[in-house]
Amino acid sequence: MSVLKVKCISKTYGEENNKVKALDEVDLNVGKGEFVAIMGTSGSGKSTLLNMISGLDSVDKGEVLISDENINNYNDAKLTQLRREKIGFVFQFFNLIPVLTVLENVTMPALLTNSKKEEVNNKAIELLKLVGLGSYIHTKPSLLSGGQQQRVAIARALINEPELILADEPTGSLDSKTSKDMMNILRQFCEELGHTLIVVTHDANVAAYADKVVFMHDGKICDTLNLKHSGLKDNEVVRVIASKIEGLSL
Ligand SMILES: Nc1ncnc2c1ncn2[C@@H]1O[C@H](COP(=O)(O)OP(=O)(O)OP(=O)(O)O)[C@@H](O)[C@H]1O
Repeated sequence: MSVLKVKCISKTYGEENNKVKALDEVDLNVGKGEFVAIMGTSGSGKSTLLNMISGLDSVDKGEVLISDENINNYNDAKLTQLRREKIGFVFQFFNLIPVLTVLENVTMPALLTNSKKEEVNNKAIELLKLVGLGSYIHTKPSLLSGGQQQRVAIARALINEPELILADEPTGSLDSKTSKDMMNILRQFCEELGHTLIVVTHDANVAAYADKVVFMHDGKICDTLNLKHSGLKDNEVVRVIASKIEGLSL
């Protein structure tokens, strides 16, 4: 079953002489439990694609379907509901609310849609235990390391059991060891709990955790690398991805 279908979407910004074609007839299918990494040169359209998928911006042409529902014609209220209930977001700089505790940060998106505070609290505690932060629930984010803060953000992204998790450079502000921990957690959520994940990254080591890597250039998907059952060893995967990116930058 497809969680996400992007059908021939295009997006142009600017007017007259200043037009930029950010997306040019992009197609993408992501199945349930699949982990897709999006890579590409700077300005190739990766963030624009994520914005179209989450309905933060509208397409000029084409369709975005989430669980077979076309979101193109959603009004603002329906788009807010879509982002709240069906999509979990993980950002480069965590975007946690500093005055709230770890537990309050994680429960917040759920309390906007579910008034059963005890039920939500229990679920958040369970998720925080899963990401290894069971003993930090009453701590404020500023007292945590970057990696710990990103774990909180992952738990927050999962609290509403979204159909799709979108992560824009989730390891961009973490060191390489913490990045590995983070990607192992996300990979585990995909494999064991069937979550569907799309990660935008510049890092071949991060993309290597995905089932499929799509490469963007000039607003188009110009290449796709299927890593599932590829038979490549871990170090070879990183090398192949890095050489494809190098090829795009030439
Ligand atoms: N709101 C906007 N207004 C005008 N131009 C935009 C807007 N958003 C994106 N663009 C342009 O569209 C193109 C694609 O941008 P986008 O941010 O999607 O690229 P990216 O691949 O995410 O880049 P990076 O890796 O540097 O973040 C760029 O040329 C960018 O300048």
